Amino acid sequence: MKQYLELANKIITEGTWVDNERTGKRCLTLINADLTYDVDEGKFPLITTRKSYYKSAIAEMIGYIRGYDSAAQFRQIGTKTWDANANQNQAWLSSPYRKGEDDCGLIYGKIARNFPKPDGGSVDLLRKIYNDLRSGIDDRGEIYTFYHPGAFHMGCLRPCMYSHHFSLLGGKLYLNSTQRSCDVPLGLNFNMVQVYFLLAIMAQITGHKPGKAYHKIVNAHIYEDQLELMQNVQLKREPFNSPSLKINPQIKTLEDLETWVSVDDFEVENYEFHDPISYPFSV
Ligand SMILES: Nc1nc(=O)c2c([nH]1)NC[C@@H]1CN(c3ccc(C(=O)N[C@@H](CCC(=O)O)C(=O)O)cc3)CN21
Ligand SMILES: O=c1ccn([C@H]2C[C@H](O)[C@@H](COP(=O)(O)O)O2)c(=O)[nH]1
Repeated sequence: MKQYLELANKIITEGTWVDNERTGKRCLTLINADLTYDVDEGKFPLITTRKSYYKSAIAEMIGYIRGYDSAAQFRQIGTKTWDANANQNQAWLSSPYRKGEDDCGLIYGKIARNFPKPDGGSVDLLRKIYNDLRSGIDDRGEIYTFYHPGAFHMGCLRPCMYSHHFSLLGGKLYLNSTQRSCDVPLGLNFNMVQVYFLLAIMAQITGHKPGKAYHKIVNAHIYEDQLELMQNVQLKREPFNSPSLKINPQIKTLEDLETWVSVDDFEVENYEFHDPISYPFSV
């Protein structure tokens, strides 16, 4: 939590204004940030200086695990976060690859669960990692990547948090997640939850204790229309202690995650937070 506030503060004090062509807005931008989450200590990195909708963030990650490609599927499991990118992004609306209302195209898990091989066929990256980790194998390449530049024109948005690299060491499971572009007021609020969740749930279904999760961000930014709220509202508030995330212990396999699991299998305990803040969203 403190790390989040320090990053937001650093962007404001040291950031550089950059014009962004895709959104038509300016962003106060900083290159390089490293956040660490103590999954081993159960410290859930949920923002407390405003109300955070962690279930929506978890739903998004469940959709990436399942390989969803439609905003309707994401809505059905509890998040509206893909509505705007699927249905309001001009470049995507005029793409011949868009299959109609709510289609997101080749995004995130849709590509990674069926990653095309240059010599034909495809690989299910998550299944391979899951099978390895369950057998105690870390081949130094347990990487769930969504990054396929050859498919960018077939999806509504390039992946932002695009790589999750798992490692086994001393009986514990670790995660290094990498993000190329980060909307600190809106997206990061979700991404911190997602990195923690992904390590905690993968540890649970592969039978390992979780260690730390390391989150690398390259381009961290605040959009011009979010700056006032961040600077004069959110950063003026005192954070509360981190809550904890309770995960249904009945979730035991990848198949469970792919089939019956819902956001109701996840609850936070001891979550104290300040009033919600509605940050503007840029499509
Ligand atoms: N400009 C931009 N920022 C993002 O963070 C972002 C994108 N685009 N496009 C793809 C996804 C979609 N994400 C989103 C989209 C919306 C919210 C959002 O509106 N959050 C609100 C309310 C959430 C709710 O009620 O469930 C919030 O206050 O956090 C957050 C992340 C993250 N990503
Ligand atoms: O998980 C996510 C997804 C998206 N974002 C933000 C980062 C940027 O503000 C936009 C994506 O725009 P690009 O032009 O493709 O970089 O969405 C995020 O923070 N987290």
